[in-house]
Amino acid sequence: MDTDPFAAQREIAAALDVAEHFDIETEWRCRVAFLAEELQRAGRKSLVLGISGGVDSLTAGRLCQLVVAGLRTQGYDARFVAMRLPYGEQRDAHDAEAAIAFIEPDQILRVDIQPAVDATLQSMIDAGASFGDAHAADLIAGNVRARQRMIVQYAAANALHGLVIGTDHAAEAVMGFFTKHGDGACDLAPLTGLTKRRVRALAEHLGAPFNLVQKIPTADLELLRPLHPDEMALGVRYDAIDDFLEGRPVGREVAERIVSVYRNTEHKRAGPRTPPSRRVSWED
Ligand SMILES: Nc1ncnc2c1ncn2[C@@H]1O[C@H](COP(=O)(O)OP(=O)(O)OC[C@H]2O[C@@H]([n+]3cccc(C(=O)O)c3)[C@H](O)[C@@H]2O)[C@@H](O)[C@H]1O
Ligand SMILES: Nc1ncnc2c1ncn2[C@@H]1O[C@H](COP(=O)(O)OP(=O)(O)OP(=O)(O)O)[C@@H](O)[C@H]1O
Ligand SMILES: [Mg+2]
Repeated sequence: MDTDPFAAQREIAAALDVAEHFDIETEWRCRVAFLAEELQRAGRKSLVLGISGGVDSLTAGRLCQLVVAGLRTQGYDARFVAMRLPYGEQRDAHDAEAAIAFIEPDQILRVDIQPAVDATLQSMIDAGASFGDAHAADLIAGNVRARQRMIVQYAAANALHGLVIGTDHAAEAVMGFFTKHGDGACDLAPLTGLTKRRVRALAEHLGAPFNLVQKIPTADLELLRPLHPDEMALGVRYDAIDDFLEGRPVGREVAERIVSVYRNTEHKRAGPRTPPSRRVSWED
């Protein structure tokens, strides 16, 4: 328990790689260079990412397309594969289509995750598993949806000699607001260290449509609360999270909530915990 939540502000911002100063030109160039270098270093040929209609995948997706187009002009064969991964009918499908139109990906793969998710949950129910009340069951099913998207993206990366892109950034990371091994799983995370307003600034800089840049963020994983805004689920506004991470003044209550959630979700940002080391010297 942190007695002074403000004392942790700098430590957390540094741990999540949030830059003190933000220069948009430097930022997007550095992230494009990162993706290009990593793809070549891995010797892989494609970048794979689910496009939801939200600003995070809009931004990361456009960066990916710019990267592969640039690599091709240098003679490196690479392409970007945008995946549409609705669970049945997606309510804001028009935004996802508008995002795809803006990104202009080399390839679009559409996969309905509903049959696989429903079959998984039904098999568990048939096996005698129970998921609690309707709300608890809906949250668990939501994580299965996020993980099914991960499965499909990794299968595509296997098939297309690719790497899976993640859209996690500092404002989600600090709150542990992602599904462990679901949307949290990826090979490259180009938005790392960005606050939500900086992601939006990047999208705007890339020329994305205003309505998509300003779209209300939603994980949209719960069937009982379709398009439920992240800020309602988090209980904190992104502006406040961003202020905290950028070292600006925030209220004590907000700082206490962020620090406490950050501490409690440490396991989501780390690898699996392992037994204490029993390493012996191999030289004896
Ligand atoms: N102390 C600990 N040390 C090591 N592991 C620990 C642990 N506590 C739980 N765990 C493990 O972690 C699991 C809980 O983590 P997890 O399965 O992720 O589940 P959880 O964190 O409960 O739920 C995911 C949250 O992220 C939100 N989300 C998900 C996906 C996308 C977005 C978005 O912004 O788009 C948001 C979603 O709405 C929900 O609020 C536990 O079931 C357990 O397996
Ligand atoms: N319906 C979907 N189709 C394809 N990919 C999806 C879908 N829903 C979620 N994803 C993937 O999961 C990631 C995490 O979702 P998240 O909601 O955090 O990001 P976003 O939708 O891109 O932006 P925002 O957080 O502003 O809603 C997305 O960036 C995207 O890659
Ligand atoms: Mg979203």
